[in-house]
Amino acid sequence: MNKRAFSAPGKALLVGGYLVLDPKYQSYVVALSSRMHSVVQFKESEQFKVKVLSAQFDNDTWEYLVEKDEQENFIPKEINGKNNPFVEKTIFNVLNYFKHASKDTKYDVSIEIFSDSGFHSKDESVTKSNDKKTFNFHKKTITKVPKTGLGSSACLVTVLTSALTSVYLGDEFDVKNESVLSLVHNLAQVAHCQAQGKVGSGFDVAAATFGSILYQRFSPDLINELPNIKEVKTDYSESLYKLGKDTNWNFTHKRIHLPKGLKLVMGDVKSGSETTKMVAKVKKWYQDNLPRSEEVYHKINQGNIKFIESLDTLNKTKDTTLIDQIDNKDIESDVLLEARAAIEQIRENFRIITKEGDVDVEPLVQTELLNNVLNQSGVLTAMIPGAGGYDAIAIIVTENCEIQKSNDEIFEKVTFLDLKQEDLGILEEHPDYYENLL
Ligand SMILES: Nc1ncnc2c1ncn2[C@@H]1O[C@H](COP(=O)(O)OP(=O)(O)OP(=O)(O)O)[C@@H](O)[C@H]1O
Ligand SMILES: C[C@@](O)(CCOP(=O)(O)O)CC(=O)O
Repeated sequence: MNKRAFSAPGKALLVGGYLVLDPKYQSYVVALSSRMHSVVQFKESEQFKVKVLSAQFDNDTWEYLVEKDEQENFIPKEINGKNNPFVEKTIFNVLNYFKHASKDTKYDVSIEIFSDSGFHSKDESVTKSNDKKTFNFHKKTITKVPKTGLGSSACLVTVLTSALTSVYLGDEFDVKNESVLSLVHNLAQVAHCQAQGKVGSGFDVAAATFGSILYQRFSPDLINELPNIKEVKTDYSESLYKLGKDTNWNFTHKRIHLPKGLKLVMGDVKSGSETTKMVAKVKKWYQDNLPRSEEVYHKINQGNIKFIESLDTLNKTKDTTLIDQIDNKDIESDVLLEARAAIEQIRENFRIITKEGDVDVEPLVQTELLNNVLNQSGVLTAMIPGAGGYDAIAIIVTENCEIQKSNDEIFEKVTFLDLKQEDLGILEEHPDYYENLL
Protein backbone atom coordinates (compact mmCIF):
# COMPACT_ATOMS: atom_id res chain seq x y z
CA MET A 1 0.00 0.00 0.00
CA ASN A 2 1.17 3.51 -0.81
CA LYS A 3 1.36 5.73 2.24
CA ARG A 4 1.66 9.51 2.30
CA ALA A 5 1.03 12.26 4.86
CA PHE A 6 0.07 15.93 4.64
CA SER A 7 -0.53 18.78 7.06
CA ALA A 8 -2.26 22.16 6.92
CA PRO A 9 -2.07 25.09 9.37
CA GLY A 10 -4.70 26.79 11.52
CA LYS A 11 -5.31 30.52 11.11
CA ALA A 12 -5.80 33.86 12.78
CA LEU A 13 -7.44 36.72 10.89
CA LEU A 14 -5.50 39.64 12.35
CA VAL A 15 -7.25 42.35 10.37
CA GLY A 16 -10.19 42.11 8.00
CA GLY A 17 -12.93 40.55 10.16
CA TYR A 18 -16.41 41.02 8.58
CA LEU A 19 -15.04 43.21 5.77
CA VAL A 20 -13.34 40.13 4.24
CA LEU A 21 -16.81 38.82 3.36
CA ASP A 22 -16.86 41.49 0.63
CA PRO A 23 -14.45 40.91 -2.31
CA LYS A 24 -13.47 44.57 -2.33
CA TYR A 25 -11.65 44.46 1.03
CA GLN A 26 -8.21 43.03 1.82
CA SER A 27 -7.43 41.05 4.95
CA TYR A 28 -4.24 39.92 6.73
CA VAL A 29 -4.37 36.22 7.56
CA VAL A 30 -1.68 34.52 9.60
CA ALA A 31 -1.12 30.77 9.33
CA LEU A 32 -0.20 29.07 12.60
CA SER A 33 2.14 26.29 13.65
CA SER A 34 -0.85 24.31 14.97
CA ARG A 35 -1.54 21.89 12.16
CA MET A 36 -4.03 19.22 11.16
CA HIS A 37 -2.51 16.10 9.59
CA SER A 38 -3.74 13.31 7.32
CA VAL A 39 -2.05 9.98 6.69
CA VAL A 40 -3.45 8.20 3.65
CA GLN A 41 -3.16 4.64 2.34
CA PHE A 42 -5.06 3.07 -0.53
CA LYS A 43 -5.33 0.12 -2.88
CA GLU A 44 -7.54 -0.72 -5.82
CA SER A 45 -10.61 -2.62 -4.76
CA GLU A 46 -13.88 -4.24 -5.93
CA GLN A 47 -15.86 -1.91 -3.70
CA PHE A 48 -15.24 1.84 -3.42
CA LYS A 49 -14.64 2.58 0.28
CA VAL A 50 -13.25 5.54 2.22
CA LYS A 51 -12.57 5.19 5.93
CA VAL A 52 -11.54 8.19 8.05
CA LEU A 53 -10.22 7.64 11.57
CA SER A 54 -9.75 10.45 14.10
CA ALA A 55 -8.37 8.41 16.97
CA GLN A 56 -7.77 11.41 19.25
CA PHE A 57 -11.51 11.93 19.65
CA ASP A 58 -12.64 8.71 21.31
CA ASN A 59 -11.61 6.78 18.20
CA ASP A 60 -14.11 8.62 15.99
CA THR A 61 -14.45 6.74 12.71
CA TRP A 62 -16.49 7.47 9.61
CA GLU A 63 -16.78 4.70 7.01
CA TYR A 64 -18.23 5.44 3.59
CA LEU A 65 -19.29 3.11 0.85
CA VAL A 66 -19.26 5.05 -2.38
CA GLU A 67 -22.08 4.37 -4.81
CA LYS A 68 -23.29 6.01 -8.00
CA ASP A 69 -26.66 7.74 -8.45
CA GLU A 70 -28.74 7.66 -11.65
CA GLN A 71 -26.64 10.46 -13.12
CA GLU A 72 -23.45 8.50 -12.32
CA ASN A 73 -22.44 10.93 -9.56
CA PHE A 74 -20.41 9.35 -6.77
CA ILE A 75 -22.36 9.44 -3.50
CA PRO A 76 -20.57 8.51 -0.23
CA LYS A 77 -22.85 6.75 2.28
CA GLU A 78 -21.74 6.38 5.90
CA ILE A 79 -22.44 2.81 7.01
CA ASN A 80 -22.54 3.13 10.82
CA GLY A 81 -24.90 6.08 11.16
CA LYS A 82 -22.09 8.49 12.06
CA ASN A 83 -22.22 11.97 10.62
CA ASN A 84 -19.38 14.32 9.74
CA PRO A 85 -20.50 16.73 7.00
CA PHE A 86 -16.95 18.01 6.49
CA VAL A 87 -15.63 14.53 5.77
CA GLU A 88 -18.62 13.57 3.63
CA LYS A 89 -18.59 16.69 1.44
CA THR A 90 -14.84 16.41 0.91
CA ILE A 91 -15.13 12.82 -0.30
CA PHE A 92 -18.12 13.76 -2.48
CA ASN A 93 -16.27 16.60 -4.20
CA VAL A 94 -12.85 15.03 -4.73
CA LEU A 95 -14.28 11.77 -6.08
CA ASN A 96 -16.66 13.53 -8.46
CA TYR A 97 -13.91 15.89 -9.63
CA PHE A 98 -11.76 12.93 -10.69
CA LYS A 99 -14.66 10.83 -11.97
CA HIS A 100 -13.86 11.19 -15.66
CA ALA A 101 -10.10 10.86 -15.32
CA SER A 102 -10.31 7.82 -13.05
CA LYS A 103 -12.71 5.95 -15.37
CA ASP A 104 -14.12 3.10 -13.32
CA THR A 105 -11.22 2.53 -10.95
CA LYS A 106 -12.45 1.86 -7.43
CA TYR A 107 -10.30 2.33 -4.36
CA ASP A 108 -10.23 1.24 -0.77
CA VAL A 109 -8.89 4.36 0.97
CA SER A 110 -7.97 4.70 4.62
CA ILE A 111 -7.15 8.10 6.12
CA GLU A 112 -6.00 8.83 9.66
CA ILE A 113 -6.44 12.38 10.99
CA PHE A 114 -4.16 13.92 13.63
CA SER A 115 -4.79 17.31 15.15
CA ASP A 116 -2.19 19.45 16.98
CA SER A 117 -3.08 20.45 20.52
CA GLY A 118 -3.76 24.13 19.68
CA PHE A 119 -7.13 23.40 18.04
CA HIS A 120 -8.98 22.13 21.11
CA SER A 121 -9.11 22.58 24.85
CA LYS A 122 -6.61 20.22 26.49
CA ASP A 123 -8.86 19.62 29.49
CA GLU A 124 -9.40 15.96 30.34
CA SER A 125 -7.02 14.81 27.62
CA VAL A 126 -3.90 12.66 27.74
CA THR A 127 -0.88 13.05 25.51
CA LYS A 128 0.60 10.32 23.37
CA SER A 129 3.99 10.73 21.69
CA ASN A 130 6.68 9.14 19.64
CA ASP A 131 10.10 10.72 19.18
CA LYS A 132 8.74 13.07 16.46
CA LYS A 133 5.20 14.08 17.42
CA THR A 134 2.90 14.57 20.40
CA PHE A 135 -0.90 14.65 20.20
CA ASN A 136 -3.66 15.07 22.78
CA PHE A 137 -6.19 12.25 23.09
CA HIS A 138 -9.68 13.07 24.38
CA LYS A 139 -12.32 10.84 25.96
CA LYS A 140 -15.09 12.51 23.97
CA THR A 141 -16.23 12.55 20.35
CA ILE A 142 -15.08 15.48 18.17
CA THR A 143 -18.29 17.54 18.48
CA LYS A 144 -18.11 17.45 22.31
CA VAL A 145 -14.56 18.78 22.74
CA PRO A 146 -14.39 22.61 23.05
CA LYS A 147 -12.58 24.39 20.18
CA THR A 148 -10.14 27.28 20.42
CA GLY A 149 -11.16 28.88 17.10
CA LEU A 150 -8.15 28.13 14.88
CA GLY A 151 -10.33 26.81 12.05
CA SER A 152 -10.26 23.05 12.63
CA SER A 153 -12.90 22.27 10.01
CA ALA A 154 -11.08 24.22 7.27
CA CYS A 155 -7.82 22.39 8.09
CA LEU A 156 -9.58 19.04 8.20
CA VAL A 157 -11.17 19.60 4.79
CA THR A 158 -7.85 20.82 3.35
CA VAL A 159 -5.79 17.84 4.55
CA LEU A 160 -8.50 15.37 3.53
CA THR A 161 -8.71 16.98 0.08
CA SER A 162 -4.92 16.71 -0.18
CA ALA A 163 -4.97 13.05 0.88
CA LEU A 164 -7.71 12.07 -1.59
CA THR A 165 -6.28 14.13 -4.45
CA SER A 166 -2.89 12.44 -3.93
CA VAL A 167 -4.59 9.07 -4.48
CA TYR A 168 -5.58 10.18 -7.98
CA LEU A 169 -2.54 12.28 -8.95
CA GLY A 170 0.19 10.07 -7.47
CA ASP A 171 3.65 11.60 -8.04
CA GLU A 172 2.08 14.60 -9.77
CA PHE A 173 0.62 15.58 -6.41
CA ASP A 174 3.42 17.92 -5.36
CA VAL A 175 2.42 20.50 -2.75
CA LYS A 176 5.19 22.81 -3.98
CA ASN A 177 3.38 23.11 -7.30
CA GLU A 178 1.09 26.17 -7.40
CA SER A 179 -1.48 24.52 -9.71
CA VAL A 180 -1.77 21.55 -7.33
CA LEU A 181 -2.36 23.98 -4.44
CA SER A 182 -4.99 25.84 -6.47
CA LEU A 183 -6.86 22.63 -7.22
CA VAL A 184 -6.83 21.58 -3.54
CA HIS A 185 -7.92 25.09 -2.54
CA ASN A 186 -10.83 25.16 -5.00
CA LEU A 187 -12.14 21.72 -4.08
CA ALA A 188 -11.68 22.35 -0.35
CA GLN A 189 -13.56 25.68 -0.55
CA VAL A 190 -16.50 23.97 -2.28
CA ALA A 191 -16.60 21.11 0.25
CA HIS A 192 -16.23 23.45 3.25
CA CYS A 193 -19.04 25.75 2.08
CA GLN A 194 -21.36 22.80 1.40
CA ALA A 195 -20.62 21.27 4.82
CA GLN A 196 -21.19 24.60 6.58
CA GLY A 197 -24.36 25.21 4.60
CA LYS A 198 -23.19 28.70 3.69
CA VAL A 199 -20.55 30.45 1.61
CA GLY A 200 -18.27 32.24 4.10
CA SER A 201 -15.27 34.37 3.15
CA GLY A 202 -13.05 31.29 2.77
CA PHE A 203 -10.03 32.91 4.42
CA ASP A 204 -9.56 29.86 6.66
CA VAL A 205 -9.35 27.36 3.78
CA ALA A 206 -7.09 29.78 1.86
CA ALA A 207 -4.69 30.02 4.84
CA ALA A 208 -4.77 26.24 5.37
CA THR A 209 -3.74 25.83 1.73
CA PHE A 210 -1.43 28.76 1.00
CA GLY A 211 -0.18 29.75 4.48
CA SER A 212 0.13 33.36 5.72
CA ILE A 213 -1.46 35.60 3.11
CA LEU A 214 -3.03 38.90 2.19
CA TYR A 215 -6.45 37.62 1.21
CA GLN A 216 -9.25 39.00 -0.90
CA ARG A 217 -12.12 36.62 -1.40
CA PHE A 218 -13.58 34.95 -4.51
CA SER A 219 -17.11 35.70 -5.65
CA PRO A 220 -19.62 33.56 -3.71
CA ASP A 221 -21.48 32.98 -7.02
CA LEU A 222 -18.75 30.54 -8.07
CA ILE A 223 -19.96 28.10 -5.44
CA ASN A 224 -23.62 29.09 -5.37
CA GLU A 225 -23.93 28.33 -9.07
CA LEU A 226 -22.89 24.67 -8.74
CA PRO A 227 -25.87 22.39 -9.30
CA ASN A 228 -27.63 20.99 -6.24
CA ILE A 229 -27.92 17.32 -7.16
CA LYS A 230 -30.76 16.80 -4.66
CA GLU A 231 -32.87 19.20 -6.72
CA VAL A 232 -31.55 18.83 -10.26
CA LYS A 233 -30.76 15.51 -11.90
CA THR A 234 -27.45 16.35 -13.51
CA ASP A 235 -23.83 15.33 -13.93
CA TYR A 236 -22.30 17.30 -11.04
CA SER A 237 -18.75 16.30 -11.93
CA GLU A 238 -18.79 18.27 -15.17
CA SER A 239 -19.60 21.59 -13.46
CA LEU A 240 -17.18 20.84 -10.63
CA TYR A 241 -14.38 19.97 -13.03
CA LYS A 242 -14.76 23.34 -14.78
CA LEU A 243 -14.83 25.16 -11.45
CA GLY A 244 -11.86 23.25 -10.06
CA LYS A 245 -9.58 23.50 -13.05
CA ASP A 246 -10.69 25.91 -15.77
CA THR A 247 -12.20 28.81 -13.84
CA ASN A 248 -10.30 31.88 -12.72
CA TRP A 249 -11.38 32.31 -9.10
CA ASN A 250 -10.03 35.83 -9.19
CA PHE A 251 -9.00 36.03 -5.53
CA THR A 252 -5.87 37.39 -3.85
CA HIS A 253 -3.55 35.17 -1.80
CA LYS A 254 -0.27 37.03 -1.64
CA ARG A 255 2.34 35.60 0.71
CA ILE A 256 3.17 37.63 3.82
CA HIS A 257 5.11 37.09 7.02
CA LEU A 258 5.47 38.99 10.24
CA PRO A 259 8.47 41.37 10.30
CA LYS A 260 11.79 40.06 11.60
CA GLY A 261 12.13 40.39 15.37
CA LEU A 262 8.37 40.19 15.95
CA LYS A 263 6.17 37.21 16.79
CA LEU A 264 2.51 36.44 17.30
CA VAL A 265 1.08 35.38 20.64
CA MET A 266 -2.47 34.03 20.79
CA GLY A 267 -4.52 33.86 23.96
CA ASP A 268 -7.64 31.76 24.29
CA VAL A 269 -10.02 33.68 26.52
CA LYS A 270 -13.27 31.78 26.78
CA SER A 271 -15.15 29.98 24.06
CA GLY A 272 -18.76 30.92 23.56
CA SER A 273 -19.11 33.47 20.78
CA GLU A 274 -21.13 32.19 17.85
CA THR A 275 -19.66 33.55 14.64
CA THR A 276 -22.75 32.89 12.51
CA LYS A 277 -25.01 34.90 14.82
CA MET A 278 -22.46 37.70 15.05
CA VAL A 279 -22.11 37.89 11.27
CA ALA A 280 -25.92 38.09 10.92
CA LYS A 281 -26.12 40.90 13.50
CA VAL A 282 -23.28 42.90 11.94
CA LYS A 283 -24.88 42.54 8.49
CA LYS A 284 -28.21 43.75 9.87
CA TRP A 285 -26.56 46.73 11.59
CA TYR A 286 -24.83 47.53 8.28
CA GLN A 287 -28.05 47.46 6.25
CA ASP A 288 -30.06 49.39 8.85
CA ASN A 289 -27.46 52.14 9.14
CA LEU A 290 -26.48 52.94 5.57
CA PRO A 291 -24.83 55.17 4.47
CA ARG A 292 -23.12 55.79 7.84
CA SER A 293 -22.28 52.11 8.28
CA GLU A 294 -20.36 52.25 5.02
CA GLU A 295 -18.29 55.11 6.45
CA VAL A 296 -17.53 52.97 9.52
CA TYR A 297 -16.43 50.13 7.22
CA HIS A 298 -14.38 52.63 5.24
CA LYS A 299 -12.55 53.71 8.42
CA ILE A 300 -11.95 50.09 9.41
CA ASN A 301 -10.60 49.42 5.93
CA GLN A 302 -8.30 52.45 6.16
CA GLY A 303 -6.99 51.00 9.44
CA ASN A 304 -6.56 47.56 7.84
CA ILE A 305 -4.56 49.03 4.96
CA LYS A 306 -2.43 51.20 7.26
CA PHE A 307 -1.65 48.11 9.34
CA ILE A 308 -0.75 46.03 6.27
CA GLU A 309 1.45 48.85 4.91
CA SER A 310 3.23 49.46 8.18
CA LEU A 311 4.10 45.76 8.51
CA ASP A 312 5.38 45.88 4.94
CA THR A 313 7.56 48.89 5.82
CA LEU A 314 8.81 47.06 8.94
CA ASN A 315 9.72 44.09 6.77
CA LYS A 316 11.96 46.33 4.68
CA THR A 317 13.43 48.63 7.33
CA LYS A 318 17.11 48.60 8.25
CA ASP A 319 16.49 50.49 11.51
CA THR A 320 17.87 48.22 14.23
CA THR A 321 16.57 50.32 17.16
CA LEU A 322 12.90 49.50 16.59
CA ILE A 323 12.77 46.28 18.59
CA ASP A 324 14.44 48.03 21.56
CA GLN A 325 11.86 50.81 21.37
CA ILE A 326 9.08 48.22 21.76
CA ASP A 327 10.93 46.33 24.51
CA ASN A 328 11.59 49.58 26.42
CA LYS A 329 8.05 50.93 26.04
CA ASP A 330 9.56 53.92 24.29
CA ILE A 331 7.94 53.81 20.86
CA GLU A 332 8.94 56.86 18.82
CA SER A 333 9.39 55.63 15.27
CA ASP A 334 6.68 56.68 12.80
CA VAL A 335 6.16 53.20 11.42
CA LEU A 336 5.61 51.65 14.87
CA LEU A 337 3.25 54.45 15.86
CA GLU A 338 1.42 53.98 12.56
CA ALA A 339 0.95 50.24 13.17
CA ARG A 340 -0.43 50.94 16.66
CA ALA A 341 -2.70 53.73 15.44
CA ALA A 342 -4.02 51.54 12.62
CA ILE A 343 -5.19 48.88 15.07
CA GLU A 344 -6.66 51.58 17.35
CA GLN A 345 -8.64 52.94 14.38
CA ILE A 346 -9.98 49.46 13.60
CA ARG A 347 -10.88 48.75 17.23
CA GLU A 348 -12.54 52.13 17.74
CA ASN A 349 -14.84 51.47 14.80
CA PHE A 350 -15.54 47.88 15.88
CA ARG A 351 -16.62 49.35 19.21
CA ILE A 352 -19.12 51.55 17.36
CA ILE A 353 -20.58 48.43 15.73
CA THR A 354 -20.55 46.66 19.11
CA LYS A 355 -22.60 49.42 20.68
CA GLU A 356 -24.96 50.28 17.86
CA GLY A 357 -25.48 46.75 16.57
CA ASP A 358 -25.78 45.20 20.02
CA VAL A 359 -23.22 42.59 19.00
CA ASP A 360 -20.14 41.74 21.07
CA VAL A 361 -17.43 42.27 18.45
CA GLU A 362 -15.18 44.04 20.96
CA PRO A 363 -17.00 43.70 24.29
CA LEU A 364 -15.89 45.81 27.25
CA VAL A 365 -13.93 43.02 28.96
CA GLN A 366 -11.89 42.53 25.80
CA THR A 367 -11.32 46.30 25.47
CA GLU A 368 -9.97 46.41 29.02
CA LEU A 369 -7.81 43.34 28.49
CA LEU A 370 -6.34 44.66 25.22
CA ASN A 371 -5.67 48.10 26.72
CA ASN A 372 -3.81 46.48 29.60
CA VAL A 373 -1.85 44.31 27.18
CA LEU A 374 -0.75 47.42 25.25
CA ASN A 375 0.91 48.73 28.43
CA GLN A 376 3.21 45.73 28.76
CA SER A 377 6.77 45.98 27.53
CA GLY A 378 7.58 44.16 24.31
CA VAL A 379 4.06 44.64 22.91
CA LEU A 380 3.69 46.35 19.54
CA THR A 381 -0.07 45.94 19.25
CA ALA A 382 -2.99 43.68 20.17
CA MET A 383 -6.37 42.88 18.69
CA ILE A 384 -9.40 40.63 18.72
CA PRO A 385 -8.87 38.27 15.79
CA GLY A 386 -11.53 37.13 13.31
CA ALA A 387 -15.10 37.80 14.30
CA GLY A 388 -14.00 39.06 17.73
CA GLY A 389 -16.22 38.32 20.69
CA TYR A 390 -15.04 36.65 23.89
CA ASP A 391 -12.99 33.88 22.25
CA ALA A 392 -9.45 35.08 21.84
CA ILE A 393 -6.88 37.85 21.67
CA ALA A 394 -3.91 38.19 19.34
CA ILE A 395 -0.79 40.09 20.38
CA ILE A 396 2.18 41.10 18.25
CA VAL A 397 5.28 41.23 20.44
CA THR A 398 9.04 41.26 20.10
CA GLU A 399 10.79 37.91 19.90
CA ASN A 400 12.32 38.44 23.38
CA CYS A 401 8.98 39.25 24.98
CA GLU A 402 7.69 36.50 27.27
CA ILE A 403 4.23 37.87 27.90
CA GLN A 404 2.82 34.35 27.74
CA LYS A 405 4.73 33.48 30.93
CA SER A 406 3.40 36.53 32.79
CA ASN A 407 1.67 36.03 36.15
CA ASP A 408 -0.02 39.42 35.92
CA GLU A 409 -3.63 39.16 37.09
CA ILE A 410 -4.85 40.75 33.85
CA PHE A 411 -4.17 37.38 32.23
CA GLU A 412 -6.17 35.45 34.81
CA LYS A 413 -8.71 34.25 32.23
CA VAL A 414 -6.27 33.89 29.34
CA THR A 415 -4.77 30.55 28.26
CA PHE A 416 -1.83 31.22 25.98
CA LEU A 417 -1.61 28.84 23.04
CA ASP A 418 1.66 27.16 22.22
CA LEU A 419 2.01 28.29 18.61
CA LYS A 420 3.72 30.71 16.27
CA GLN A 421 3.22 32.32 12.89
CA GLU A 422 4.14 30.13 9.93
CA ASP A 423 4.66 31.03 6.30
CA LEU A 424 3.61 27.86 4.50
CA GLY A 425 0.27 26.17 4.02
CA ILE A 426 0.00 22.51 2.98
CA LEU A 427 3.15 20.49 3.64
CA GLU A 428 4.00 16.90 2.76
CA GLU A 429 5.00 15.09 5.95
CA HIS A 430 6.75 11.81 6.67
CA PRO A 431 4.08 9.13 7.15
CA ASP A 432 6.19 7.17 9.65
CA TYR A 433 6.18 10.09 12.10
CA TYR A 434 2.60 9.23 13.09
CA GLU A 435 3.27 5.64 14.07
CA ASN A 436 3.61 4.07 17.52
CA LEU A 437 2.20 6.94 19.55
CA LEU A 438 2.36 5.89 23.20
N1 LIG B 1 -9.65 16.35 14.13
C1 LIG B 1 -10.83 16.24 13.55
N2 LIG B 1 -11.32 15.04 13.17
C2 LIG B 1 -12.51 14.92 12.58
N3 LIG B 1 -13.34 15.95 12.34
C3 LIG B 1 -12.92 17.16 12.71
C4 LIG B 1 -11.66 17.38 13.32
N4 LIG B 1 -11.52 18.70 13.57
C5 LIG B 1 -12.65 19.29 13.12
N5 LIG B 1 -13.51 18.38 12.61
C6 LIG B 1 -14.83 18.66 12.02
O1 LIG B 1 -15.05 20.06 12.04
C7 LIG B 1 -16.15 20.39 12.90
C8 LIG B 1 -15.89 21.71 13.60
O2 LIG B 1 -16.12 22.72 12.66
P1 LIG B 1 -16.59 24.20 13.03
O3 LIG B 1 -16.74 24.93 11.75
O4 LIG B 1 -17.72 24.11 13.98
O5 LIG B 1 -15.36 24.71 13.87
P2 LIG B 1 -14.01 25.40 13.46
O6 LIG B 1 -13.71 25.19 12.03
O7 LIG B 1 -12.94 24.93 14.40
O8 LIG B 1 -14.40 26.89 13.74
P3 LIG B 1 -13.52 28.21 13.88
O9 LIG B 1 -13.36 28.77 12.48
O10 LIG B 1 -14.36 29.07 14.77
O11 LIG B 1 -12.23 27.81 14.44
C9 LIG B 1 -16.26 19.19 13.83
O12 LIG B 1 -17.56 19.06 14.38
C10 LIG B 1 -15.92 18.04 12.89
O13 LIG B 1 -17.02 17.73 12.06
C1 LIG C 1 -16.53 37.41 10.62
C2 LIG C 1 -15.64 36.71 9.63
O1 LIG C 1 -15.12 37.68 8.73
C3 LIG C 1 -14.41 36.08 10.28
C4 LIG C 1 -14.64 34.94 11.23
O2 LIG C 1 -13.37 34.55 11.69
P1 LIG C 1 -13.08 33.56 12.90
O3 LIG C 1 -13.75 32.26 12.55
O4 LIG C 1 -13.64 34.23 14.12
O5 LIG C 1 -11.57 33.45 12.94
C5 LIG C 1 -16.48 35.68 8.87
C6 LIG C 1 -15.80 35.08 7.64
O6 LIG C 1 -14.80 35.64 7.17
O7 LIG C 1 -16.29 34.06 7.11
